[in-house]
Amino acid sequence: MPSVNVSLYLVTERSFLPPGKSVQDCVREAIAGGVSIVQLREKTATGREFLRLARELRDICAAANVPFIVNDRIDIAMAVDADGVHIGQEDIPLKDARRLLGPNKIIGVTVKTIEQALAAVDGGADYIAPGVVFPTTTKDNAVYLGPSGVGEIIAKVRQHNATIPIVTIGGINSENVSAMLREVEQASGGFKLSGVAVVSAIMKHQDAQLAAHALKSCLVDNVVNVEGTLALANSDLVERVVSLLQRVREKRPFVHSITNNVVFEMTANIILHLGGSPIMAHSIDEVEEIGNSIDSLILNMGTLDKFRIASFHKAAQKANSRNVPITLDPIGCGFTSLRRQAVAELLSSTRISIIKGNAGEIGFLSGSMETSSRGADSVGKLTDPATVAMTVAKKYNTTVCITGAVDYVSDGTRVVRCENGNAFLGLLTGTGCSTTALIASFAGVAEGDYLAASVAGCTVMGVAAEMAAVKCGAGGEVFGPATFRTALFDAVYLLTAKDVQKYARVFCLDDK
Ligand SMILES: Nc1ncnc2c1ncn2[C@@H]1O[C@H](COP(=O)(O)OP(=O)(O)OP(=O)(O)O)[C@@H](O)[C@H]1O
Ligand SMILES: Cc1ncsc1CCO
Repeated sequence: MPSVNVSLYLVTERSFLPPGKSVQDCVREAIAGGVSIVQLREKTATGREFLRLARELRDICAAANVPFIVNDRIDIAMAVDADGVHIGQEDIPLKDARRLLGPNKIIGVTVKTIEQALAAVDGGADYIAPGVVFPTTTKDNAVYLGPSGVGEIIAKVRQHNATIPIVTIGGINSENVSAMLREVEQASGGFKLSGVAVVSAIMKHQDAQLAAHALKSCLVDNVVNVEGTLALANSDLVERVVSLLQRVREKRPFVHSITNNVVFEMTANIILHLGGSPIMAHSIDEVEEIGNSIDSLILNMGTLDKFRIASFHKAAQKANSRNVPITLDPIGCGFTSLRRQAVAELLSSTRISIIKGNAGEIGFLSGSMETSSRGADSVGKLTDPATVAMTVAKKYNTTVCITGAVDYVSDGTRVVRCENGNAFLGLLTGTGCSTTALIASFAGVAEGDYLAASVAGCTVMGVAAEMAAVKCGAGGEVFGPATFRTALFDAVYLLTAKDVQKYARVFCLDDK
């Protein structure tokens, strides 16, 4: 079982929700705000209600690549194929839970004493939760440990096991979290918690995304992600995105798209709204001439035919001769023989700066059998997208971006994980092509730093989507994918450096 990221752990409690708000919406927003793991806790629901809710939350979490845990009910966890369960000292014992769930599911255990903590570690728990740290309304009669009690447990556990994630719970909110984390670290002799679990601090908020984000920003430097990386956005990368955004708006890069018929208008507008200057043209009779003055070229294989392929080659030759960056969107490149042949020829005869595809497309280029394409859509899941991105980047000597609920960018040496986004993006055709258009606009001003350009494209799309999604729900103006699209394009236009600094979640995976 890979180490689980418990840095910001949401435990649900429906009674805290503001009137009219669903737990599903709250969880979606909380994930957009940076929650890294979600636990469904239901004390009053019938078995059937519990099951239905578990199934819905599992899907929401799976779409965002966030582990979904069920409190106490192993039967429900098994029925919905949750990522794991969380058990307390009065629930089914760890040994039995493990026997039922097998080795590949996450089991977390609440512990109140050092003895219970060590027993859980020895018994094979995937994380432990010493608590409660402060008095809380969700657990009326719980004895609270205080930061010093939690720190003592951490100290003993770390002598015994260096890596098991340790997360604490109980009355934590954005006001007390920073001081609590420091006190725990002091009391443990210098060991940091791996994360904090919260209930009301997110559930009771009208804007769960902002509540989660506020908590997450308090974790920076105070929480260790046991995978070895700090649980914080890489600030150098965020600043690079900010400076690329400013440069696009100052320099207005001229971006030539040879793209598909579905996204013509969308592509031109997203480039314009970001601050670039678009030209949409695919006739073989003019692409070379257009190439004299462009700053960036997009080759998008969406609606492919022999004429477009010929134009790709002519435009690419010109771009290569002027060192103009080319961004390739190899839509459905494994789907038909026309596409397979076209992508192979392009990659062997031209220098492509960036390849941006979904898991099906980049999986095909890597030779993976885990994914495939159904037309423009991706089917299946890559178990290790970071390594696939790196492999394809090395293979074609380029920068690769794999989009999905989480995006991965690699230049063959480094891998960056871009976490921003919203599930609405998956419901709107052409958002991948729009991300490509953003990336290409940034590439036009990036002076060769195509890793940063790709991270900027993914991050701008993701942050804009999160800002647009805030307008969903009661009193909002986003009702579905169509109104979301309008809000998304406005959000790209309105996006400020401050928004990027506040919301960007980009992580350099140094150990890759
Ligand atoms: N479930 C999701 N949650 C958050 N963001 C998402 C989700 N699905 C996609 N995205 C984002 O949406 C954008 C498009 O990614 P996607 O992988 O859907 O591209 P695509 O399949 O090439 O799209 P298309 O072919 O429709 O243009 C990316 O910026 C990605 O980060
Ligand atoms: C749906 C579709 N088919 C070819 S291109 C395209 C748009 C998204 O890539």
